[in-house]
Amino acid sequence: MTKRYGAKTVVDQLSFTAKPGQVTGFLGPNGAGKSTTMRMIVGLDAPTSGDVLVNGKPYVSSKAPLHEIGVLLEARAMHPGRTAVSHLLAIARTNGISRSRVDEVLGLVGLSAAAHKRVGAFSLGMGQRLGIAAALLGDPAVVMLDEPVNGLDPDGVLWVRNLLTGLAAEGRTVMLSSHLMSEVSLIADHLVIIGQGRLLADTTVADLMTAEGVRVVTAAPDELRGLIAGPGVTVTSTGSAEELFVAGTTARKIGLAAASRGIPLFELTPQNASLEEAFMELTHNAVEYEATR
Ligand SMILES: Nc1ncnc2c1ncn2[C@@H]1O[C@H](COP(=O)(O)OP(=O)(O)OP(=O)(O)O)[C@@H](O)[C@H]1O
Repeated sequence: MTKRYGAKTVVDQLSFTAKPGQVTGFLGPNGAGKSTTMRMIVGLDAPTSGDVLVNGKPYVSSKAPLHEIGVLLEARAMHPGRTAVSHLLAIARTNGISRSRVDEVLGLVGLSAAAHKRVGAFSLGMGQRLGIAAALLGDPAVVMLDEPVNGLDPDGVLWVRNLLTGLAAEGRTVMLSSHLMSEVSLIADHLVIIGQGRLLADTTVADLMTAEGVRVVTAAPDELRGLIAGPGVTVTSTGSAEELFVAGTTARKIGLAAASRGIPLFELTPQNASLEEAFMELTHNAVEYEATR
């Protein structure tokens, strides 16, 4: 899909699939176009070009939309004077959902005791839980949440994680957005990373964390270099006499090669980029608002 507002392209030929049975983390810096994409998924915004399908159909053609996809877009979009129960009942009635299901989802999100409290008095975390309860009302096959862990404490993040991985394990398609890699990597398997509306990576947490290289300190750098060099393996001297930086192979293979010739190794250290670093590396050209130092 592409979405333009006037001259500005907010979503730029973005294409990806969130699959059943897994949690897809939708990541990007502030202003990357995540909310716009999510709004287009449920037909609240129309793409300038391209289209989006939910369970194989355009969402707006759905006859029972809350059963197709449950969404949390604006966590605080609730009437502050209503109780949690009346908020959920109002939504349930639009889709013929029973009162008993309202009680059920309140239990699912841990809000049974606060069911008759006014929403205006809810904490941030309670508001998020109520928003998630609304998303689950129709027992949907797809659950899509915009920044569900925003402002939650570590307990809340853990709760969202268990809930979402549980929903995915039941075979549902789960998608959540965040601008924080650290949060999403705890919850999602599949990562879709965007910057300035463009797809930067469609990957997994494991792949994003693959080793960048191995730092080796050895008594015989030249001999070791000759031994491990080969197609796809690059060996660089770091400037320190005994140190090499090796990319394209594993610490295990380097260790075995050195042992086979009796070459002493003093250090053998895989250097992983942290997820946060990998994310910043991917998105640093795509940050919309940058403070000048
Ligand atoms: N109705 C609109 N009219 C004009 N520009 C808009 C409109 N809605 C969003 N934008 C712009 O589109 C860009 C993407 O916004 P969007 O809210 O989708 O980003 P986001 O990735 O969800 O960001 P955040 O993490 O800050 O919520 C921003 O530059 C925003 O100003």
